[in-house]
Amino acid sequence: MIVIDKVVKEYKTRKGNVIGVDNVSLEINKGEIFGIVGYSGAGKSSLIRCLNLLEKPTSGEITVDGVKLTSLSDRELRQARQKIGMIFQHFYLVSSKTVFENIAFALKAAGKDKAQIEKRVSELLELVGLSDKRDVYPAQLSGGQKQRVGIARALANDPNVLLCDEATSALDPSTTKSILSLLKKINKELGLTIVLITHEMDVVKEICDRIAVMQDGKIIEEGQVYDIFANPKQPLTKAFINSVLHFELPEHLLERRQGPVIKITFKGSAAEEAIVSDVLQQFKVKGNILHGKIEYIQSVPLGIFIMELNGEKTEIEKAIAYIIERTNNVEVIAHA
Ligand SMILES: Nc1ncnc2c1ncn2[C@@H]1O[C@H](COP(=O)(O)OP(=O)(O)OP(=O)(O)O)[C@@H](O)[C@H]1O
Repeated sequence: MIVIDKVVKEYKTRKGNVIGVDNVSLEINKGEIFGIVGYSGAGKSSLIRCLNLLEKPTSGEITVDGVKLTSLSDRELRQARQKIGMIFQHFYLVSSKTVFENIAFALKAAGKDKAQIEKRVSELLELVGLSDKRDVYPAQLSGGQKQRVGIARALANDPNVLLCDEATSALDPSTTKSILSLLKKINKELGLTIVLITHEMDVVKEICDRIAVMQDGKIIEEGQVYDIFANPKQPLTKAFINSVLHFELPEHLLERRQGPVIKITFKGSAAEEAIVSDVLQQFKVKGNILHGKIEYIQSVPLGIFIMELNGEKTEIEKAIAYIIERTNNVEVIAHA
């Protein structure tokens, strides 16, 4: 659906060249919600803006729905862009125009007549739940309602792809949730491919199928959201996951331990099995639970337990081997 092939985006500044995107290759499948995560300055905006050529890549190719955007003329690109909608953190609505006119603008630009515009705008307002706000001005809307207008405008010309540039970063948590469920609904009902960039792991946890983590212009890790949460590999990814799962233990708690401290991750149905109590029954070890909870990543359970094991060294080794066999996911976070 979207193929990003060795894309580099370099900015020329008075102080020299700055790399925004550093040789990124990525494939995004049709109908998926794909998240690009990273801290400020990682290159997320540069990359997402390359996808519809708002930023022209310095080198590399972008192909959307079989069309190589990087090879199109300006006129062809304008045409192709109608099939790639985009929404923004700060909405960018025209304040002197009503909700209707803001959405109609995208249709007028695509050459639709009055009757077509009237019909389409009504459908879109219905879809985003704003039929009663048709004739009001943006200043009279809440942030969430403004973003709904942004979404309606982005969908006006039936795009196949929706790009979301920090679309919920200016919204409070409950409004964020309602916008994310609207995005999920349009992804399901319209089969739209959604690419979003965010620095919020909560957003990713809520709606993304797959994610890529960016740092210094590069993709450092990529995979299914569940797998990334269950088994993050890079330190930055681990930090992102910890920021939402809150699994940091105070240092002093680890210092006072006598036995090894292990972190067990239970995936899917394993989260609901009594593995910890089985271990304590079968081996001569004592378990001191320091932390534990079950998170649900899009309804699939992910259990994380941190515990200290005390007992004979060989019994502890056998107990750990047993947990590895049952869960395949144990990390010793502090040695005895
Ligand atoms: N127009 C520009 N001119 C010069 N440098 C730029 C420009 N846009 C981005 N950069 C630089 O490219 C790098 C990546 O920036 P980018 O905005 O893509 O990151 P980001 O992850 O989206 O961060 P943020 O969320 O803060 O926007 C940064 O070093 C930034 O300073």
